[in-house]
Amino acid sequence: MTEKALRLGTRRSKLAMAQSGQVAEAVSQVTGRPVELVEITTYGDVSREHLAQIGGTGVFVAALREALARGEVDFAVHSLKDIPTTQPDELVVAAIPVREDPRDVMITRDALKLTDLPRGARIGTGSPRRMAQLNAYARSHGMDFETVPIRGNIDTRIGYVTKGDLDAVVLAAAGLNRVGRSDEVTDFLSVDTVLPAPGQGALAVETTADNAELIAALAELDDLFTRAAVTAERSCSPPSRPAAAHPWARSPISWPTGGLSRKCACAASSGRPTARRWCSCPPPVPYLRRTRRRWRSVANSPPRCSRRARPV
Ligand SMILES: NCc1[nH]cc(CCC(=O)O)c1CC(=O)O
Repeated sequence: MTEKALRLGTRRSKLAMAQSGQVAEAVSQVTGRPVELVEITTYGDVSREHLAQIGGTGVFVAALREALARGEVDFAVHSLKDIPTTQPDELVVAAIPVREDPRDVMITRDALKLTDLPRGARIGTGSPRRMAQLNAYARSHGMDFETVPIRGNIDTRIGYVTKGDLDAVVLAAAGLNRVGRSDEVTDFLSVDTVLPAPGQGALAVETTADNAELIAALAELDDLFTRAAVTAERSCSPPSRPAAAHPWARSPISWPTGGLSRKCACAASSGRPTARRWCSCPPPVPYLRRTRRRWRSVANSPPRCSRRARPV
């Protein structure tokens, strides 16, 4: 007799289905049980409002969490950057699997790079973080382009460029990789130009705190380095707001040789003022000998900024 299937709650978008399908396969392997996808529509999927207005409340995750709490699904897969930084007591992020490419990328007409865009170019993005940093980049490099607020799934956003409505769109490399469209990228944006959102490229596999058996099974999918890195990144976000919804960006790029070194940026969407600073955690040396628990405490420690924020 086959064991009862585990129910995985997922959003319906092509990207969500792709990432949930990948997690479903891995969970099925570690548990030996079939995994069935349960499609759930979230407010973020149906609302046409701008992300800057609605993004602060976890609009992409609330309905999934409600389904978990009601026992309609056994676990859920979220994009980590979409979940608020305060964790409800009754839910546990049991696994953060190995992260995809955290960078933002551009898809432009005529395969142009960001630096080659003509004066007055129109760049589509609904993310306040991307707008702010692109506008700051334009100001400091004497460039002139306009950021245009757009929303929609990957196909819709790329469509703005292929149909000729916009000169460029900015998306996450991770999402494009997951749906197999990374060959359309025309420029991988350096993290010095646009810092990714905290947790970008990582997934969070969440279940209920009382499901000890499933928590233990899901722990096998957890990647220690990804968990430490994203925890450090998220410690910079204002509490309870998902990383994708505000202009803070933070990325722990330089490790594993020293401590965790984090860079963060904050900007108004006009592009000014922008503060960037480097922050560092106490160096966990020799980190490889430290226990999992010790690493978590390092990742959770508040950032110590080595320099005062300075405008760029
Ligand atoms: N807020 C939307 C969102 N949430 C997660 C991703 C994909 C990237 C990821 O998995 O971090 C995207 C789309 C985008 O930023 O282009």
